[in-house]
Amino acid sequence: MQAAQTASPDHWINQSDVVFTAAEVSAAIDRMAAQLRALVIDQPIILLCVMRGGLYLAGHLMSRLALPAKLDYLQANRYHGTAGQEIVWSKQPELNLADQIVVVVDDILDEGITLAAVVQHCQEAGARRVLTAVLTEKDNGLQKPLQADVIGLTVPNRYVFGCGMDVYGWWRNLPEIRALTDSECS
Ligand SMILES: O=P(O)(O)OC[C@H]1O[C@H](OP(=O)(O)OP(=O)(O)O)[C@H](O)[C@@H]1O
Ligand SMILES: Nc1nc2[nH]cnc2c(=O)[nH]1
Repeated sequence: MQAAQTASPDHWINQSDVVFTAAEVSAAIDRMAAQLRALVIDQPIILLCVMRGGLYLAGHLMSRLALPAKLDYLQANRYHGTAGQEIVWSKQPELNLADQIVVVVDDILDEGITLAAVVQHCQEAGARRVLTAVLTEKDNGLQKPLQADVIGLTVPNRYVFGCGMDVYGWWRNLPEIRALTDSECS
């Protein structure tokens, strides 16, 4: 295998296959918007995007929500050092979340560590209600610290990219979801 960091963007396309087409992703986002509207019923929300992966879903969801909404974002990443579950915050939300309905938007629920930390942050900031919406959940058989309220698509237990999710920084902009072949994941 080519060194991952220096591989060309096309390498990742050649070493992957489509798990959901652009049309399937778009239909899933339509369903997510309808589910969120039913959960919130015309109340104002703060849409809280978990950067960077949540950007694609947040952008596509926003136009479909037809709710009074403010937008904010945060960045909280898994620290893959010794601790394993530590989250490093590089950007906290700016809006006051106290007494608000917050809808946290992210691209993928894998082990659930990131989303659980973000939800806890919103609760500690005094949010009245915290809802979570993820474009994908990974079918990895793990016991997760939380379930998302709204899930777009279930992806296989492989490394996936596209629709906000990257592979070595590339292809967050892809309108379909692809998964790396097993030989590229080792
Ligand atoms: O469920 P978990 O196992 O916690 O993993 C899911 C998180 O991992 C990815 O973020 P990453 O830290 O790679 O940053 P990114 O959004 O910039 O891609 C993804 O966007 C989720 O936030
Ligand atoms: N891009 C990407 N990010 C992840 N974060 C946790 N799991 C994944 C994955 O499969 N793909």
